[in-house]
Amino acid sequence: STGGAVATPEDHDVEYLTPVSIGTPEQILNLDIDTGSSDLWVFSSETSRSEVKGQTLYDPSNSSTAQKLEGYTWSISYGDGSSSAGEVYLDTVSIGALTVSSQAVEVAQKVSSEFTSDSNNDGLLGLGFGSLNTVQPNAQKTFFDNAMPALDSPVFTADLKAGIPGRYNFGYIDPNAYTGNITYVSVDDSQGFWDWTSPGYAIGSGSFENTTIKGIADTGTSLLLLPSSVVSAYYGKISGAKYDSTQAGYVLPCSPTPPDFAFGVGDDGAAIVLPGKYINYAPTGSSGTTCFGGIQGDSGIGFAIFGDVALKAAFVVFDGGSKTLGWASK
Ligand SMILES: COc1ccc(CN)cc1O
Repeated sequence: STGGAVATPEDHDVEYLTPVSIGTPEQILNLDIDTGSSDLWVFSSETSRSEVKGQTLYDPSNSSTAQKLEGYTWSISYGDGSSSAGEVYLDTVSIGALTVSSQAVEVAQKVSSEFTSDSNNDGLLGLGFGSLNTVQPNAQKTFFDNAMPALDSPVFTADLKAGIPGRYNFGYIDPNAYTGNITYVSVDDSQGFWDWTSPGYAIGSGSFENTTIKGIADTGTSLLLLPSSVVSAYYGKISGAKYDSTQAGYVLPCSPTPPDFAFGVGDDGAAIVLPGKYINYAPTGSSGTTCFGGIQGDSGIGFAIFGDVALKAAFVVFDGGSKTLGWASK
């Protein structure tokens, strides 16, 4: 089997939302597919009313295939401090033509303000490794883990794009979605993430800097978070760029377009190039002269995060069979 669906960007590509069908008859929710976590949770009929602002709600009582896991609960918090918690049902979940008949659907009873204010986001669908799932007393499998045995190939691919819809596909690699070769690298799943190591970077037309950058491929994080040495080297090339403590990040003049940023993949010289305009993440004020940087530091996290700013420059294969990541330009 195979499947897939569109991934539509929200403002500034802060996140990408994908229609997911849940229950019988189907209830379609727009979920944030997140390779950095492993819970499938949704806004629901059980979500505290004061914490719902426009989201579509999954109502298990309207699904003939919903089964409550009595006594099961979940509670999750994300790197940005947001959180949610609730109870657990099993139900049928589909992404395009791919269906999992008994998927754990975690219904939110509480969500933090970040989720309440994100009115188009109806929940998250985690595609990290199973060890990160928060369901108690027994952890539940991700949609990918449940689907994998039936997939033509044990993979899913992320083809996110700047400002326009891209796609998540399951079970196959679309040869028309990328250019050149796919370079595969090893993954360390010991922390539950798609954790890999880039050999270094280049700024604009500059020479390649060999420096080990270990980090995770995370569709659920907006920016590219890198070691401070790399970040200061990049912004050091841009007149007017500076660390702004009130914005808690580097800001830069939106014009002229900043230099491209490339990160290495594998030991044969392959690289993914971010066009400089991707680093103009969003204007910081109404004048539009200053932009918040799409590359920021990873201090305090313990690893780099290749979030949407990086991923949207690539076609990425998440290979659950070999536990490798494949990177290609497009
Ligand atoms: C809407 O806000 C969020 C979306 C996705 C994640 C997971 N990385 C955390 C959030 O706070």
